[in-house]
Amino acid sequence: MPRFAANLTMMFTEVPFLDRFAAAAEAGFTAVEYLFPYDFAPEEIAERLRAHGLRQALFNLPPGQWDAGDRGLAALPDRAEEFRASIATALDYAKATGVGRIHMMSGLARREDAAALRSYRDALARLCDAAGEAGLEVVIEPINSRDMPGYFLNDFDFAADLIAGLDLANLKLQFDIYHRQIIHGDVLTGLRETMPIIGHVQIASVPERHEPGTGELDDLRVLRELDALGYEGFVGCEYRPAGETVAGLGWMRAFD
Ligand SMILES: O=C(O)C(=O)[C@@H](O)CO
Ligand SMILES: [Mg+2]
Repeated sequence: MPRFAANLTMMFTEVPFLDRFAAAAEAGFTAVEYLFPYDFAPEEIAERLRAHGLRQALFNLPPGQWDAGDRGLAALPDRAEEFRASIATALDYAKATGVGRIHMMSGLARREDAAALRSYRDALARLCDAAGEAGLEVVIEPINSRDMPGYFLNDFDFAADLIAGLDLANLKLQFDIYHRQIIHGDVLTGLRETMPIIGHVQIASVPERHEPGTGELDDLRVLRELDALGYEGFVGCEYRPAGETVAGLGWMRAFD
């Protein structure tokens, strides 16, 4: 049975962020993820996790100025200093929350830009080194260009090649089933081929990004295949509920 983590950026938005931990636990989740914890002190987040018996599955490094359009810093050579500072920030939150893996966003850049590629590879090597010392995995996630136009890491084959080429022991793939279906389709084959390098999985329906089982894919079949392949990590429920969050959790009963 998949180990589901509620994505608190997208789910339980009926209540303020810090109250979403309680809401997720009450709904039966034992783990959570979200995009960014940085509006709150590490201790505040840790306290919510402790109080509600939740595990932290994942969060992202600081992405730069999100509201100004930044979507990560790694592939931006002129933001290297900021990127280096973001590692220390993320590691502080990792220590406080006990998370086992952090997601590094690439930023907006062209893959054909040699300086961007060099910056991205250097950033990964630097981050994996620091994260490795802290006992953490680093994951990278291809994101579809419809949701995030101009995003550097926009292809699963490109990501798999980078991971193979860099050969860093704690570098893994974040396989978001929603993005995979939009970018390439062929989801089951993608899972089978990349299972040895997958560090985290996320799911949402395609194309609406709502509850699993409400879109064009047989998401329950995909989740059963993950089990059959021996995946033991978390599956982040990174979807926007079509209505009220708890009312939309019926799809999970297939895994009771
Ligand atoms: O958008 C997604 O998919 C994510 O997993 C985010 O963490 C990155 O934007
Ligand atoms: Mg995702």
